[in-house]
Amino acid sequence: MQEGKLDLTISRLGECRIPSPMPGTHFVDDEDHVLYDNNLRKIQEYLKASKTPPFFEKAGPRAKIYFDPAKLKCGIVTCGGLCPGLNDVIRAIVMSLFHHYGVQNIFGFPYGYEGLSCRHKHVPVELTLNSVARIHEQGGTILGSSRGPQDVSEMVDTLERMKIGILFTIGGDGTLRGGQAIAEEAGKRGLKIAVIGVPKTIDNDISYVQRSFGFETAVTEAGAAIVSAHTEAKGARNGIGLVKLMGRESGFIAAFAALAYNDVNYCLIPELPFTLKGFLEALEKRLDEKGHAVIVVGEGAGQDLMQKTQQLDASGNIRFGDIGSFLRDQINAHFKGLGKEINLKYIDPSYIIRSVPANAHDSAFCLLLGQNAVHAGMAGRTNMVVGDWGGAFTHVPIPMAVSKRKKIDPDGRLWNIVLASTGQPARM
Ligand SMILES: Nc1ncnc2c1ncn2[C@@H]1O[C@H](COP(=O)(O)OP(=O)(O)O)[C@@H](O)[C@H]1O
Ligand SMILES: O=P(O)(O)OC[C@H]1O[C@](O)(COP(=O)(O)O)[C@@H](O)[C@@H]1O
Repeated sequence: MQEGKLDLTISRLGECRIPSPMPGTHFVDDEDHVLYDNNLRKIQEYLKASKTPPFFEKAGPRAKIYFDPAKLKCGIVTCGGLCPGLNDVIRAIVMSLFHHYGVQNIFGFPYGYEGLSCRHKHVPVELTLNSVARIHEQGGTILGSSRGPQDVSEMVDTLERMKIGILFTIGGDGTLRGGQAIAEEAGKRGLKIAVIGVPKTIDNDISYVQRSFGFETAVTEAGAAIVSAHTEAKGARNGIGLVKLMGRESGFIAAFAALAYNDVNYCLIPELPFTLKGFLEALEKRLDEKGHAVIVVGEGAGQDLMQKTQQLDASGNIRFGDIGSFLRDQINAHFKGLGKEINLKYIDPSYIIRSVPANAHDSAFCLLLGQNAVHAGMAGRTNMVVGDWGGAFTHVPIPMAVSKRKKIDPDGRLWNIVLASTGQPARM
């Protein structure tokens, strides 16, 4: 996307046709846009230079649709790590395709992109109003998920063979990259296949998407571990509660959990390196003053302090060293060396925070994400993910969403609020 130019870079599959409008549907005007850089000074700079500030296209139903609902076949796939709300999104897509557009042929591909590859011999499942009616009550995904690369050409062969018109890919940055590869291969073959992403990740690390579904539920679930760590820390002389939370390269879960559950004194995130010496000194000081401490550490934090594992998971993501048990051992050894008795309790809620069903707010969010994904696909958009930006749902081109990982800015407002509310020193 070129800055300063109203260029949505969302390829349209072809000419739209006018559908019979559905009762009660509010159509979005194609000229309705959402600014993606809403910094007032920057906007003024654009306007002074007689340039248009960069926009996202607003999501929502269009007055013209591209696909004929009577002939359309759709596919849904869920990939990567589990995340609260996956079933809500599947349900929302099926319900919206049927109720808003009358689409009846909807298939779920089992176990992520494996389900699209002929070599795994997974059989696509037909998704009906009945089969999805109550799935939002369960965590996980009824379709199953997987990591690991699949041959893009083989995946497109399957879509072509099954005559799928819209593929909904529910996943994180890896899934979006896969979706982009599928959209590009389909485009090269001249196939009319739309690929629409729905942003799933508890890490909340997708660029140009303010909030991914499942993140809020994961933060809420992390609360039980923090409350328990605090209780344990307060219940012992020189008590320390140490909680490790998921968050591979972005510390949003740790930071928001620290803000939501006010008992955290140290929040360690991947974005902000710290020294063991600085951290242990700060901890020592806190124990002297208060007699207890609660530490939350994001799984990707402090990796430079440990030996690199060199291991990758099936999708090529680095397997991190276990910062939780590393810190536990270092803290115990440090205070033992000082001859000071401490009482450290280490809690790793691990998969518990992501395998639960979505909370009410995430559930409602999933419903709207799913519906907007359907509207985008029906209108013929492709190679895009539904975003959430400035209080509006948007269309974000996948290349833009995966251009960089969204991280906490250590000099930004969020991190400064975390520092202020935990009392943690800015640098350790
Ligand atoms: N460039 C790519 N082309 C094709 N498939 C990809 C690409 N990048 C990732 N994938 C696939 O997307 C799936 C999900 O990716 P992963 O990183 O595990 O999860 P997430 O989508 O949650 O980030 C995996 O099967 C992975 O192999
Ligand atoms: O054990 P797994 O399935 O590889 O998952 C671990 C990772 O999954 C996450 O929950 C996020 O996964 P995604 O990137 O797939 O959304 C990370 O926080 C964590 O590092």
